[in-house]
Amino acid sequence: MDRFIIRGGKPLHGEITIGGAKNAGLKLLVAGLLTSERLVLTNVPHIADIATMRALLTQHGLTVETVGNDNTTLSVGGEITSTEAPYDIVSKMRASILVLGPLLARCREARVSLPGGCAIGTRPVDLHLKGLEALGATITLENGYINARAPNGLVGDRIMLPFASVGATENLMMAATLAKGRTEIVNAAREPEMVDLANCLNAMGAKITGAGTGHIMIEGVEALHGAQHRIMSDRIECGTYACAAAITGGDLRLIGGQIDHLGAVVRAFEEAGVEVTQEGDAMRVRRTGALRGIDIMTEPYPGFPTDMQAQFMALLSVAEGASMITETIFENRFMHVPELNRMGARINVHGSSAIIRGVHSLSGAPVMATDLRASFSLILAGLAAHGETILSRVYHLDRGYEAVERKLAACGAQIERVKG
Ligand SMILES: CC(=O)N[C@H]1[C@@H](OP(=O)(O)OP(=O)(O)OC[C@H]2O[C@@H](n3ccc(=O)[nH]c3=O)[C@H](O)[C@@H]2O)O[C@H](CO)[C@@H](O)[C@@H]1O
Ligand SMILES: C=C(OP(=O)(O)O)C(=O)O
Repeated sequence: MDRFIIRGGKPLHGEITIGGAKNAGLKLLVAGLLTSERLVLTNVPHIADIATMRALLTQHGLTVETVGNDNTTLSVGGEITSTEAPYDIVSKMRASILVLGPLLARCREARVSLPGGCAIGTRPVDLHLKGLEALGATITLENGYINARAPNGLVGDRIMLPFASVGATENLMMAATLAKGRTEIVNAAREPEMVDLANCLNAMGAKITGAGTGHIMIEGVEALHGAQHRIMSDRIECGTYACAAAITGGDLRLIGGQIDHLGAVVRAFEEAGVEVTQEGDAMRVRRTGALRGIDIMTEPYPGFPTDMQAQFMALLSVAEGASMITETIFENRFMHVPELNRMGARINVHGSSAIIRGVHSLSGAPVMATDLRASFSLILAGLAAHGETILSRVYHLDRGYEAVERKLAACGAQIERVKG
C-alpha cells in the first residue's frame, strides 16, 4: 500500500490546475447507458473512481475508449449486454447505484447490488428506490441485490423528495429522460453537478428544465442520441487546494477554479481571514494574516459542503480561538479527528458537532487515512506541521484526487509517494 511522506512548514506558491469533477464525471459516464450512440466526455479526471466506473460500464457491455493523446477524453458507446451491476464493483464505489435508473429506463429491468454503508455513514438508497417505484418500477430486494422491473416502461410522475439527495435526484433525472410523459422532482438537489448532468442529457436530446433549482421538470422522450460534453471543474478539489494555500500561509492560483460554485466555502474562507478572488479562469487564494476560528454547519448546496468539512477541520485546528463544525449530512464523518489530534490538534466531538480549540502549531506524526476527504485533511495538517508526517492508506485519496504529490510539489511542498 502506498504512503505519503510530507515534511511540513513551507508556504505554497504557484499554480495548480483543477481537474474535471469526480462527482459530475461519474454520473456523466453513466449517462452513456441511456443511448446506443457515442457519448464523448472531455476533461475526464484520472482517478480510481473513474476507472471503477469504466469497469462497471464495460461489464454492462459498453465500450469505453480513450480518445487522443492527453488521456482526458473518453468515448462511451455500444449495446447493453448485461443489466446486472455485481457486488464486487458496487462495493468498491457507491456511485455505482447510479446505473439503476438508466438501466431500468433503457432495458426495463436491472439487478444492482445494494451498495451498503461506507466509512462515513450507513447511506441508505431508499429515496432512489421509492422514486423509481413512483415512476412505475416494481422493486424487490433479494440476496443483497435490488431487482427492478418496469416491463411496460417507466411513466412520469411527481416525486417529492423528503431530503434533497444528490444521488436520488440524479438517478431519477436520468431515468425520467426516457419515461412516458412528464416527471417533476420536488426538493431536488441543487448542486452544480446537477446542472452539468442536465446540460449533458439535454445535449443528448433530453428535455430537462430547472436543474440547479429545487424543482426539476423532465419531459420524457423516445430515445437519446450521442453528444460531446466537457465535465465541469471539480469544486471540491479546488476548495481543497485553497485550504492548502490557507493553512500554509501561501498564495495559489487554482486554474479552472470557479468562485461561483464555492459560495459558502468562499464566505467561510473570508471569515477565517483568507482572501479568495476570481482572476480570469483562475481562483486565487492567499493568506497573509492570522487564521481566525469560525463556526460551520454542513448543508445541501448552496450550504457548506460536507465534502469540504474535513479539510476545514485541519485548517481551523491552527486558527486563533475556537471553532465549531456541525456535520448534518453524514452521521460518521469525523474519523479524521483522532488522527488530527495525534498531530497536536485539540478537537472534541460532541454528537454531530466538533469543537476545535486552535493551537499554535501541529507536529508531524504517522497517521492513517480513513476516507477520501479525511485523507486530504491529514495532508493539509502535514503541510502545516513541524517535522515529518507519514500518511498511510493513500488508496482512499486516489479515489478522488489526481496527481496530488505532483501538484503540491510543484508549488513548493515537500511530499513524496512511497510505493509499497
Ligand atoms: C458520487 C457523489 O456524487 N457523491 C456525493 C453525493 O453522495 P450521495 O449521492 O450518496 O449523497 P446524498 O445527497 O444522496 O446523501 C445525503 C444524505 O442523505 C441520505 N440518503 C440518501 C439517499 C437515500 O436514498 N436515503 C438517504 O437517507 C444519506 O444517507 C446521507 O445521509 O452527495 C454527497 C452530499 O453532498 C457528497 O458528500 C458525495 O461526495
Ligand atoms: C463522499 C464522497 O464520495 P462518494 O459519495 O463517492 O463516497 C466524496 O466525494 O467526498
